[in-house]
Amino acid sequence: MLKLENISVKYKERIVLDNLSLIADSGEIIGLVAPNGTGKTTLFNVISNFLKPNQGTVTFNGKLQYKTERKEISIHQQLATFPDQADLFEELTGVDHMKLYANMWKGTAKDVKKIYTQLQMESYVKKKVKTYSLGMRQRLCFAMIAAADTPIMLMDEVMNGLDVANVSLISRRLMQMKQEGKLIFVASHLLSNLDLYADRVLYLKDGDIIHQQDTNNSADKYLKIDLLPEEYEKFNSTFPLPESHLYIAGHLCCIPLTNMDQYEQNEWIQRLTAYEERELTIGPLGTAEYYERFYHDDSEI
Ligand SMILES: Nc1ncnc2c1ncn2[C@@H]1O[C@H](COP(=O)(O)OP(=O)(O)OP(=O)(O)O)[C@@H](O)[C@H]1O
Repeated sequence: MLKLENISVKYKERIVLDNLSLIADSGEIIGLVAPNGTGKTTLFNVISNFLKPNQGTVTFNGKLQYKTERKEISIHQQLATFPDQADLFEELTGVDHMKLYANMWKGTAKDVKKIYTQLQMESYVKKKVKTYSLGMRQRLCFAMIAAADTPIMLMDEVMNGLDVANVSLISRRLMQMKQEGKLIFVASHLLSNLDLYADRVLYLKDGDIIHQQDTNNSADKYLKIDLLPEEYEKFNSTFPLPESHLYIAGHLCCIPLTNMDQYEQNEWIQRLTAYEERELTIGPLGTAEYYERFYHDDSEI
């Protein structure tokens, strides 16, 4: 559905995207993770053609590219970006905003009521935006893109400023939209939440995707425990850890279990039970753990 090939973007001498390629399909939620200023928004701007890359192509549905104005219009009918709170009109109501998006993309506003009811916005959606709190504005932004109902959606910080109940409400709706066959990109700093609804999480660094985490079928299994640096050194000198182990962000020791037999796995578990008070867990690395692994020593964080 969407293919990015060898995308490079340079602002003066600063290379922000460097030969980045990616294929994404409908019915997928793709998380995009990186510290501030890495290039998430730049990547969204390239996908939506708000920014022309210095190199590379963006192709939709196997053939459609931003080559002519007509083709751009045709792509933009299929693609909506998450509105910015600053672009809301204070004197219009939430319903007005939703209708605007619905009419612009979908050509009808018949589902607007269903959407705001599902997002539990009935108590305020007919009031002017100037009376809304930050969380209400954010929910409206989500309701607007839901009303646009495009096959591709680019969402930057969709959960910003939402409380736990609303994060969960919007997560559920995102999963429903995915089941309807949409391709949804979510750039987010809310990492644990991404684990729940994203199918893939892409980690962006030095202009490229340095890792793709498959949250549905992770074959990796680690034995994980928190160890202070001096504890880790001591443990490693007593029981030399496998070369492929990870010691993440100066606290998390992860021993890969995938290629070990049961006997060997039990041995490592036994050795670590010496740290009585510590929680010992077994499983794949989560989004927050990958984040620490890739960006902990980054001066940009
Ligand atoms: N118009 C521009 N001119 C010059 N540099 C820019 C421009 N837009 C972005 N940049 C730079 O490109 C880099 C990537 O910015 P971008 O906004 O894509 O990052 P981001 O990952 O979305 O960050 P955040 O998490 O803060 O939203 C930053 O160093 C930024 O300063």
